Amino acid sequence: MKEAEQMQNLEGAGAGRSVSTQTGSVTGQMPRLSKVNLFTLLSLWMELFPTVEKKQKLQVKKTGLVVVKNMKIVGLHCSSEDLHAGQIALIRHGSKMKNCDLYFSRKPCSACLKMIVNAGVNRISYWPADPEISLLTEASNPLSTGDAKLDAKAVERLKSNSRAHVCVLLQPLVCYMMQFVEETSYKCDFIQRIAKTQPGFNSDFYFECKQERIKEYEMLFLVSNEEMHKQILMTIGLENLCENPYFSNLRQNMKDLILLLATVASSVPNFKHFGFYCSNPEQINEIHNQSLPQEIARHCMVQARLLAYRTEDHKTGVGAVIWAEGKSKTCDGTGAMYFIGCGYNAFPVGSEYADFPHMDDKQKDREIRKFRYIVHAEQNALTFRCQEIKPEERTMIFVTKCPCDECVPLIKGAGIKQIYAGDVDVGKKKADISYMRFEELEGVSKFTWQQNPTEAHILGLNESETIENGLKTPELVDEECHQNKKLCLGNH
Ligand SMILES: O=c1ccn([C@H]2C[C@H](O)[C@@H](COP(=O)(O)OP(=O)(O)OP(=O)(O)O)O2)c(=O)[nH]1
Repeated sequence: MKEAEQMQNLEGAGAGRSVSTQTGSVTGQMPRLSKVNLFTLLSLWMELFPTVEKKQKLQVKKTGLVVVKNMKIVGLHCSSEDLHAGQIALIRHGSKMKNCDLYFSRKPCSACLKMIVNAGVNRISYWPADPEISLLTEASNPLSTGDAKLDAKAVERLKSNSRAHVCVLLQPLVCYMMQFVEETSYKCDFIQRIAKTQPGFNSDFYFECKQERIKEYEMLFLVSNEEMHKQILMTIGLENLCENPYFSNLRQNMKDLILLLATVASSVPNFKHFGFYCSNPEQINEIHNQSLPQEIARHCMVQARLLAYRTEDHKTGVGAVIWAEGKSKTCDGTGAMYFIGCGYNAFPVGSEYADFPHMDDKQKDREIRKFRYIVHAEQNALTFRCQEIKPEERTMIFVTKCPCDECVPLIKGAGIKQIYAGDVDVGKKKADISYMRFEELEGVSKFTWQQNPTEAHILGLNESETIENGLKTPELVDEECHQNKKLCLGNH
């Protein structure tokens, strides 16, 4: 089969939902990220997982991997110093990988592929740039031994003799998707919290940060020289994609996804003293030691933000991801952390678009409001988790908005120890949904996006202007953020 044909549309296979919710343009709803693109983006993002390990060997590129079973994510991995992503997946999932779909941020090497194929996986999709055993590094090394090319050949041989479908799955973004992601990323709670609490903050910071990310990710995930890219595609068996219009389409799809990733990544930025901190000053010292490094917390929150673009709620997209930290370091590039589950807010599995009401609480008739039907992001993450939550381990949930009163007891009851979240809705009581219990919640550590309270203290913020978590004039901030947080298309 031609590789160009392999960039098929898989949405129908996985979404279990009517088409109208996919496109946005048909019904005027917000656009939605396809599952294939979500998995691909998460694999790229896993390649960027902040690791404390020493650099990888030059020729072997760090690789991100998403393991999917029945269209549900069951593993998020990245290479470690000693092991490739595919090897790690094999160690962690073993024969449970049978019939799984794997999404790699680079074409895996033969050492990984032979084991994965042997485990009976269903499909292996990879990002079509420089493979795991770098051809780019080899091309620029005059002393090269030709091993990368040899490996690429072996991979092709394994591919053609295997039952698994080894292919490139990239889909063009649906209409308005990029605009929507740009708008909602800038207006998301995290950026708006900074904008409203930092007198000197202007949008330039956000856009500069985004430009930097785009450059950085293009360097990493795109082969800048088109001829070189074509050569790589030829070597890895994608010669059918080297002709136009396939080649230019492929590069455009890749650029769009990189731009989307950079945009979402910039929405949880490394800005001054902002991060996920404990709101209760009495607990700061006690809890501080147990909190995650900020860059890891930000990384997981970006995963949750990506998931939110799969929402089925017309207005408010929410994403949640659960990670645990084991007692000792695992073989994964994520250190002791391992993936438990993830989700986004959506109507019950298997329902069709018109089965349930979609209205919000502005609708007078309470019977046709969405709230009694939509399953929350945290609820889906808990329901479809692939690992048990162990009471002796530190399990944490990352949610793009404050967990509501329905979800708070579920999170606590499930044995989750830490919540990383936005707090824009905290203390709000709406007609059908309330956010009162989060503040009162005890026995679970809460880390919300704010300026480091210790730094705020050192910087000498006026006491009368601060609340306990170090934020200024909360009423104004909350109201404006509330206005901005909606995932609606606005004037598109
Ligand atoms: O912990 C939570 C809380 C809410 N949601 C989802 C459920 C629902 O799909 C949406 C509700 O969001 P919100 O409270 O913002 O209500 P809204 O009616 O969408 O917006 P508004 O703030 O204008 O009332 O968010 C979650 O997934 N997890």
